[in-house]
Amino acid sequence: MNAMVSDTTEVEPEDVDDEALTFVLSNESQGEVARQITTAGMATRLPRLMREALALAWRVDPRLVVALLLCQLVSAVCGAFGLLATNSTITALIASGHITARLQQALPAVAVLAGMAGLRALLAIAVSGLSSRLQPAVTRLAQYVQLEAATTAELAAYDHPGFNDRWDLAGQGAGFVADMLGEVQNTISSAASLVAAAVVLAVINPWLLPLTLVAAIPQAVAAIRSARVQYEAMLSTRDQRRVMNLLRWYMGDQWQADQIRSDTIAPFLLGKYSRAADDVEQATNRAVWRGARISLVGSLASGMTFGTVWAVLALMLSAGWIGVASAGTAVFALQQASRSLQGIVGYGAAIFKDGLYLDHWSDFIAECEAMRMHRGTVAPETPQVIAVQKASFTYPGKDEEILHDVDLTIQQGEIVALIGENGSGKSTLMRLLCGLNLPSGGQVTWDGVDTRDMDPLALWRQVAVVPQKFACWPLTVRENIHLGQPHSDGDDAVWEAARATGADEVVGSLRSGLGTLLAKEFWGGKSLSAGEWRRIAVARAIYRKSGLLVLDEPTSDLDPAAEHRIFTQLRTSARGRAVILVTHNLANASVADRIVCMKDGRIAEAGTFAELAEKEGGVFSRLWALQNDRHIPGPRYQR
Ligand SMILES: Nc1ncnc2c1ncn2[C@@H]1O[C@H](COP(=O)(O)OP(=O)(O)OP(=O)(O)O)[C@@H](O)[C@H]1O
Repeated sequence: MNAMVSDTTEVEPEDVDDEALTFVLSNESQGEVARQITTAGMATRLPRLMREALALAWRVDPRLVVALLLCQLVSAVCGAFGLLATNSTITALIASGHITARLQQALPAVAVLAGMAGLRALLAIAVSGLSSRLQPAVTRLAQYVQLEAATTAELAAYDHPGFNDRWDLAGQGAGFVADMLGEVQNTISSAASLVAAAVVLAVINPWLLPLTLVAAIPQAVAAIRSARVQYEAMLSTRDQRRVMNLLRWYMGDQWQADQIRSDTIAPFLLGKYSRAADDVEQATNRAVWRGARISLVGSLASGMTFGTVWAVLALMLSAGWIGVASAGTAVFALQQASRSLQGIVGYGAAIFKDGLYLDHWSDFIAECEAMRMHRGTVAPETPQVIAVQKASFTYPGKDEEILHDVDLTIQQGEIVALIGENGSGKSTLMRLLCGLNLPSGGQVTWDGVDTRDMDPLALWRQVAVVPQKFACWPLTVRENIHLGQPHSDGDDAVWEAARATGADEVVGSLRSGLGTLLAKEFWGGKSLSAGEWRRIAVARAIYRKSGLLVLDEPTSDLDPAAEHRIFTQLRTSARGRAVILVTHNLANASVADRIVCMKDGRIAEAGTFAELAEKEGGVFSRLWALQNDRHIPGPRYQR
């Protein structure tokens, strides 16, 4: 056996006490929400949730909401008239006299009964049609509001712990809005129907109404307890379900697909997935059994309480407190009241459950709202001087300051290279220069104006950035370069930018030239290699008529020819703008007029390439020496 190869016998991964994935959701404790699932808690939360769902629907189309509510109201009134007509029908039918005469007498009431039933059926169709129009529109609005809230928040919002998780949950919440609206509408319909039955019961005998309400209590309590059990199970398995989602995403994504195979990591990941799924399954099963037991007890108790109401009704009839016709009508009214109460409790519990998701949505919107960009209104021109003065920066939710007292000035037409070890703060400083983040202390100014006082969109129109991880939009090549902001000279400027980076060679080989869709193959597009994408991304920055061009490792995926082309073009690109080049390839920094070296969030030194390379004990000279510590090897392989 080769002595250099260590023992590779596979063992089971140890169950060490490492950190586990945890998901930071909102500030509000989810346990606190679960505790609110009590009858009193529901009584206060339910109206608020219903108001929120209706408010969203109102924003979509107030006329539709009014029409829906009117339909429910008219339907309830029809129900009440129907019940009263039942009373008249029974009275006519049990009166003394010949059956034909009695039938004739009952005819008008029967006609009212049939008319009301027909009208209610028509109204139900209208309600269903109106809801079908309203529900998708409400989902669309909720999703739009979420997208708008996220894109108009400060970039720093994304650095808040758990932001992405809350984004996901808010998306799920937006998906539940339509369901909730349906449930709200059914609750209102049940409530209207209950009111109609209650009015009739109160007319027959005032005691019947409170009795019916009391009879519904066991069922209501059981429904609330069951909702609580389900929600607690959902909470207790929340992290496991998120782990499952995450693993599903990682295992299905093309980016990792090759490594899943070459690293033979699939069994390990599948094991993690199965363990999380087992936990979820066990907790869900326990909740299902507990829920079933609660429902069974609730149904038994409810059977007994409603049985008591029927017994009271029979007693009233035998004691002569109510007539036969009224007793018959009361039977119908009681059935309607009981169905309506069941509806209110059932739909109310569903609103409560879906409302927990809607809360994720509204919390997220509120969080973004609190982080909305409230800056000034100054629209900058192409800057002559960009200055960083005593700037410091701390990421939200973190204690550690990342940048400390940074001072830096960049002139128009100047190329400044930012270099430094990993984590020294180069990308963070770059984001402050662009106004993507605002400094926690000190200031960044463009021609003397603080970036805090500028209109952010106007500022970013003056900025072109190629970040390390740039976006590969599923758009055509042309759109990927002009980003939906084409210049008036059409494709000429697009081609010019493409030529500056070698993207023109990529476009030349594509089936529809600039019009080729750059999306993954399974979306019907053309997949590009990493380096080909990089050429497009740099071309898009050169295309922008910006006063500040920022290139963060712009050539990391490029072959030497493409890299050479970009760097020889950079001086031309720098005309009339300031250029920041963030790079670890120190040879490329030679293109810069000035090199700024960062260390531990501070500017350690600055100067020309020659000055820094020769500086004894300097950061740059040390890194430069390390980067050049390679020799072209002679033959090494010996038999
Ligand atoms: N979104 C973030 N939230 C919290 N901390 C962050 C975030 N982004 C970066 N950091 C931290 O800030 C420090 C500086 O990161 P930055 O990306 O600016 O370094 P860099 O010099 O560009 O590194 P590299 O050369 O590796 O790209 C790092 O310690 C990093 O952990």
